[in-house]
Amino acid sequence: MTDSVLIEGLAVETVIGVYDWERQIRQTLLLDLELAWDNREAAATDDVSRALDYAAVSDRAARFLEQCQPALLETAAEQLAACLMAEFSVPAVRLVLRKPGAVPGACSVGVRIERGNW
Ligand SMILES: Nc1nc2c(c(=O)[nH]1)N=C([C@H](O)[C@@H](O)CO)CN2
Repeated sequence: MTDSVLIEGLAVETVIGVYDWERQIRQTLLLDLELAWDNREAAATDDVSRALDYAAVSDRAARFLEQCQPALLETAAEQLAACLMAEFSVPAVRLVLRKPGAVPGACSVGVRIERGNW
C-alpha cells in the first residue's frame, strides 16, 4: 500500500503516567497518525463516504485516549493502533504519541510504532 491518510499534532488532554501525582492531573498528549488507505476510489468519486474520514478517525482517537488512561505511552499507542485498525478496517498504521514537557529540557518525549502490513 502506497497511499495513506495523515493526522498530525492532534492534542488530547487525558490522565496518563506512572506516578501517583500523574493520576491526579490531566496532561496533553500529541498524536501523529499515518493510516494506510487506498485513496483512488475517493478521488474518482469525490465522495467522502469512499474516503477514510480523518475527522471521524481524529474524533475516535481522541475519545479513546481520554478513556483508556494507562500508565505508559506504550500501552496507549498499542491499544489505540488496534482500535483504529479494527474499527476503520485500516490494514496498517504508523503512530507517534508524544508527551510534551514530561522530561525537563526535552520539548517532548514519546513512542513510535508501526502495526499491520504496509
Ligand atoms: N518508555 C516510557 N518511559 C516512561 C514513561 C512512559 O510512558 N514510557 N512514563 C514515565 C512517566 O509517566 C513520566 O512521563 C513522568 O514524568 C516515565 N518513563
